[in-house]
Amino acid sequence: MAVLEQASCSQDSLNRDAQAGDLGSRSQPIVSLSGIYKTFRTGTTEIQVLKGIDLRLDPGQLAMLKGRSGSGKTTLLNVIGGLDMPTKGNVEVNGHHFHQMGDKQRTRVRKSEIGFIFQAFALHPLLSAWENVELGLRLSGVPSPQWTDRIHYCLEQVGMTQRAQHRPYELSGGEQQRVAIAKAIAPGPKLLLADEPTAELDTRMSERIMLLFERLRSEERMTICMTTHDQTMLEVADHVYEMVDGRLG
Ligand SMILES: Nc1ncnc2c1ncn2[C@@H]1O[C@H](COP(=O)(O)OP(=O)(O)OP(=O)(O)O)[C@@H](O)[C@H]1O
Repeated sequence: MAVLEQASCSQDSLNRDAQAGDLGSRSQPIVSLSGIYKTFRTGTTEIQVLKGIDLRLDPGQLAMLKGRSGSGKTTLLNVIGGLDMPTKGNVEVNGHHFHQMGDKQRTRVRKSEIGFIFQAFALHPLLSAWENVELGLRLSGVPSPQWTDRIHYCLEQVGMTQRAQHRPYELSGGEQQRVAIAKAIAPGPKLLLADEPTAELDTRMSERIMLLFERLRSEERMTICMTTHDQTMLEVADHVYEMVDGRLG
């Protein structure tokens, strides 16, 4: 009960109603990909990783990507998040046409509307767990009066309240991953992209994180797209996509 009350308070504090105006109507997809191709060139070698991907993700959807190692799952997440541009095709995220935007504009959208749980977005080594989550809020433009409640809530959700003052080097790999999850979800992004978010966690903690993702999509209508190799994780998805030979099955 207390957690639920805290959840709705934190949610209110993000002033979702005010944000809703920017986010378009409910029927608008959060992610819309059409005809996505991605080719990497290294010297004279060319590797075609994505071969005509179409994908639509709606508000509050929990989608999982599976597929063998090297099949292109991370490449697809990078394209959805505007970190990498497709060789061909259209990418639309929350009404923003990434293929028509410059780097700076895409970065602005990433900071305010997309949460990343990626290795490359690791924690700042000199900041405590608390400060790292705070940094995520600051970069996303969440007003500072809302920070304390939201940091408390997110660290509690990942079971890291007791370690809030610890820096990354004082934490285990799994604990760092949990702080990274708290940091990514704290600003209440419209879209959360996660590359193997439970890879470092034991079964009990993985289940807790999946329950959290469930709550984020039902209570905050966050759209979540994640990769995983874990069969038990796949069971909580409402859509599982398999990457096979550069296409989604
Ligand atoms: N920047 C790059 N330059 C050249 N090749 C790349 C680049 N990024 C990815 N690749 C290649 O694209 C293919 C797909 O890689 P990707 O990381 O998307 O696979 P994945 O499905 O996420 O794999 P894993 O499950 O092992 O993480 C691989 O063959 C990889 O070597």
